Amino acid sequence: MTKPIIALDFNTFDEVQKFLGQFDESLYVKVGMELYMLEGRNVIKEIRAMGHDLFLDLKLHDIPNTVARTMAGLGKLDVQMVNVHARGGSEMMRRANLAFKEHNPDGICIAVTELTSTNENMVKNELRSEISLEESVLNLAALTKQAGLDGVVSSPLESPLIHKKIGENFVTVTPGIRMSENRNDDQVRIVTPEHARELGSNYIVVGRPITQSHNPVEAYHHIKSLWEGHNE
Ligand SMILES: O=c1ccn([C@@H]2O[C@H](COP(=O)(O)O)[C@@H](O)[C@H]2O)c(=O)[nH]1
Repeated sequence: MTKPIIALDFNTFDEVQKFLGQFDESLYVKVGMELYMLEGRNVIKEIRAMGHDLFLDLKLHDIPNTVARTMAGLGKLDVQMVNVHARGGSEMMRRANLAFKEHNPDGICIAVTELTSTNENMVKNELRSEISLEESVLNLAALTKQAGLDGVVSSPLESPLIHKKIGENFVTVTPGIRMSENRNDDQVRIVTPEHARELGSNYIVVGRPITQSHNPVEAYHHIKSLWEGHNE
């Protein structure tokens, strides 16, 4: 069972150090655009030097050449996972994956399908999609697979369909994790940790329910035990 990935959505490395300093075990953490843009590559090196596994969640989305060259640079960072937006298209994804793996052959490269903050109404009326949200997730997941990537970011709600249609070994990395006592915040397609396990997600990503908790270590262990099925 993979560890829950903790989203380190902080502004400064100081805050990250204070947060991680509360734990006496190695974690799987996620650095997103907020921390990376404000603190840069050094924060990645520091967190890796502390012994934590790292998902660098920059959701790259640009023309193929720009993304491939950026991915080559990210490949030189010793991280476990990176991602792009599937809407960048198959050529962008194919080149991103190859460029990353040239430097980091064991790393996982995935693509974001529909964000977990997206709902059916947005897909239909804002993005003017002719297909449903679920069909769009599946379409983007199929494109991601064809481009040679390892898996996708989706809501856990879509994990069963992705595994059934695309393949059991195709990885689903799933944010949008909330327990009944948590606020939804800006998340829409939410699921509890135990439901995510039942739905077959390979990884869960959890931010505010842990980082904003009055006791982050306790919150992490509670979520981890629900995810691993120890509380039943
Ligand atoms: O579809 C997506 C893709 C990425 N995320 C990221 O996951 C975390 C979730 O944080 P919470 O505080 O648990 O909501 C955050 O870093 C997002 O950028 C996502 O939520 N949905």
